[in-house]
Amino acid sequence: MKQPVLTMTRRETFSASHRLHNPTLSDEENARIFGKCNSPNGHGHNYVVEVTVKGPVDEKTGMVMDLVELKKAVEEAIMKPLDHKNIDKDVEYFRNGVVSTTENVTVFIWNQLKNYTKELLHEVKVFETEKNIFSYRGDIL
Ligand SMILES: Nc1nc2c(c(=O)[nH]1)N=C([C@H](O)[C@H](O)COP(=O)(O)OP(=O)(O)OP(=O)(O)O)CN2
Ligand SMILES: [Zn+2]
Repeated sequence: MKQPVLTMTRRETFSASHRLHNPTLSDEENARIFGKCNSPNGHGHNYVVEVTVKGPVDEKTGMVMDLVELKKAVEEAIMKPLDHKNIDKDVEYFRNGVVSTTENVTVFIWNQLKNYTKELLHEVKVFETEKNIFSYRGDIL
């Protein structure tokens, strides 16, 4: 039987520091490309993340996904690795030369969450600041 399909979103906030720097480029090139965001000692953000899952409402539970499960997934996939961390130094994915732009942070979060939410994961939206917003739905070109 056909079921209504809904989205469900959980919002969380984490604080982290970072520096935009590509180790394969010279210091001059880094300074030219990233400007003030290449400042040697880095800077921080209070990131806001919105995680959206999408799926049919299960007839038995009345849920798209149990919010308690989504909360656990957000804790494991986002908060533990990123909250109060230096993204470039504390997170292996970024230690290996991935530049810690919010684009790449958003993809990192998507990849992490995929392990918990599987095909229900619909969108990850990251607010780096109130003005700078990034979203990802798993598209690859
Ligand atoms: N495409 C991207 N560009 C930039 C990113 C990024 O993640 N992706 N990040 C930065 C810096 O890290 C920084 O976070 C942005 O700083 P800033 O321009 O100061 O941010 P605001 O929009 O809040 O500043 P306002 O001056 O209030 O507009 C740079 N570029
Ligand atoms: Zn920044």
